[in-house]
Amino acid sequence: MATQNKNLSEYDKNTIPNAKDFRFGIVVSEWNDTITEGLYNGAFDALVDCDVPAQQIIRWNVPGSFELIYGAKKMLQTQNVDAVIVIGCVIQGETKHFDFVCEGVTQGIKDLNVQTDIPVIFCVLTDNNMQQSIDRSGGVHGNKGTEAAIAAIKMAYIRQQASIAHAYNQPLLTSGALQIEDSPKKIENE
Ligand SMILES: Nc1c(NC[C@H](O)[C@H](O)[C@H](O)CO)[nH]c(=O)[nH]c1=O
Ligand SMILES: CC(=O)[C@@H](O)COP(=O)(O)O
Repeated sequence: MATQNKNLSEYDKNTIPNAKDFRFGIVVSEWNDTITEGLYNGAFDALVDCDVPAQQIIRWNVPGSFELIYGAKKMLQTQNVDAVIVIGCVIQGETKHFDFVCEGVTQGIKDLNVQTDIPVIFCVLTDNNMQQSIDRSGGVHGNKGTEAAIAAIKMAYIRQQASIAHAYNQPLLTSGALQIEDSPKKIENE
């Protein structure tokens, strides 16, 4: 099991870019809300711990994980954000509905990452039972919301640096940093 080798809440602030100027959207599913609230708290707390001002974090709720796709799309279209995190918890029931919801959300969020310029981070638990969800939203395996927040910061930084590199015709270092000495100011969202 992948999480046996990695606690989802662990991160090294020395490896995380400066996030104080970034704005984040978080779209939260209301299905299994005891779990999704725990995931949201993990994400929010991690962003603030990485110096993102609380007023730069926008939260929207949607009914279920399938609606995360539309909610994220409208967040991208209407809000000035540098990354979006979608938070959901899908738990296997008696029927194949689980399979279709999980596949649909996965493909929908993938499509948004392909079709738009803003990174959308996939913080959707797809578990066999509630205990697995508890374990991954602040339990023994940590909090996937924390992991998603760190991923959102890193992807927002890559987007920012790629935009600057494009503007200055400069290659990016593997770390995502520019190769020019005086890193130019952040390119405002086009
Ligand atoms: N069973 C779960 C759902 N089902 C609801 C769908 O996500 C969707 O809201 C509905 O089909 C209407 O479009 N959603 C979850 O997030 N988690 C579940 O376990
Ligand atoms: C993912 C779902 O929608 C599922 O939990 C609903 O439960 P069931 O398959 O028993 O209808």
